[in-house]
Amino acid sequence: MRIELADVTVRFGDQTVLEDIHLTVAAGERVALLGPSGAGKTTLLRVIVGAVPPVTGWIRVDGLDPFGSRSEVTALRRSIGCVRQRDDLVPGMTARTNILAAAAYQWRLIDWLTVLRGAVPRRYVRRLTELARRHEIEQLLPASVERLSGGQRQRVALVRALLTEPLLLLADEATSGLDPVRAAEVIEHLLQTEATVVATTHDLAVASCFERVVALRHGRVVFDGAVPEADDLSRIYGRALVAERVT
Ligand SMILES: Nc1ncnc2c1ncn2[C@@H]1O[C@H](COP(=O)(O)OP(=O)(O)OP(=O)(O)O)[C@@H](O)[C@H]1O
Repeated sequence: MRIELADVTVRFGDQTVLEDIHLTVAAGERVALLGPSGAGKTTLLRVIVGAVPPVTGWIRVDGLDPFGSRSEVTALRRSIGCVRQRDDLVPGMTARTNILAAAAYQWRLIDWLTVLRGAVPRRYVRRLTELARRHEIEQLLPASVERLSGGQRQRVALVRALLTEPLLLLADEATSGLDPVRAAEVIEHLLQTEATVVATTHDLAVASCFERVVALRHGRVVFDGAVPEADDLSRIYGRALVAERVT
C-alpha cells in the first residue's frame, strides 16, 4: 500500500508532537522509523491508521483517507496489520486462539463455534499452517502464551498480524526488550512479508536491516534515505544519543 502524508502536524494540548511531516512510502517498501523516545514515532503510526487526527495536512493510504468515510476507514482497517510495542496477546489463551482472534471481525457464527471447540476455521487452516511454518511457531500454537519467551511471543504477534493478509504492516517497537539475536530474528521474520512495512525503533542495528530509514527528532523528519552511517547519525542526534544507539 502506498502511504502519503503531506504537511501533517499533530498537537496534544500545547505540545506539538509531529510537525510538518511530508512522507511518501511506496507500495512494498520497507521503512524503519528511527528516533529517540518521545520523537513521535508511535504517533506517526497512529496518524496512518486514523487513530490520531492531525491539526493540519492530509494522509492517504492507497488513495483512501483514514479519517474519511466509514467505508474508507473499514477498507483500510482490514488492510492494515499491527504488531505493537508490548505484545497484547491475551493471557490464558493459547497462541493459536490469540492468532485466530485477530480475524474475529471477519468471523461468521460457524467460525466462532469452530474456535470455541479448539479448532481452526476451515478458511484459515491453510494460511495459519503456512504462516506458522514460515515463522517457526508450529510447536508453539497449542501453548498458553504466558509460557512463551519474548521472541516467541513477538513471532506469534507477527503471525496474528499477518493472518488477515494485510497489505500494510505497522510494527511499533516490535523488538523492544529482546536481546540482539532475538531482535534480529524477529526483524528477519517481519521482512519476509510481502506487505509494505513501517517499523518504529530506537535501535540503529534494527534500523540497518531496512532498505530505508526515516529518522524523527522532536516530531520532525531529520533524515530520510538509505541506512545512515554512524557519522551521519551523530550529526542528526548528537554524539551522546548515538553512543546510546538512539535509545
Ligand atoms: N494521547 C496522548 N496524549 C498526550 N500526549 C501524548 C499522547 N500520545 C503521545 N503523547 C506525547 O507525544 C510525544 C511523542 O510520543 P510518541 O509515543 O509518539 O513517541 P515515540 O517516539 O513513539 O516514543 P517511544 O519510543 O518512547 O514510544 C511524547 O511526548 C508523548 O508523551
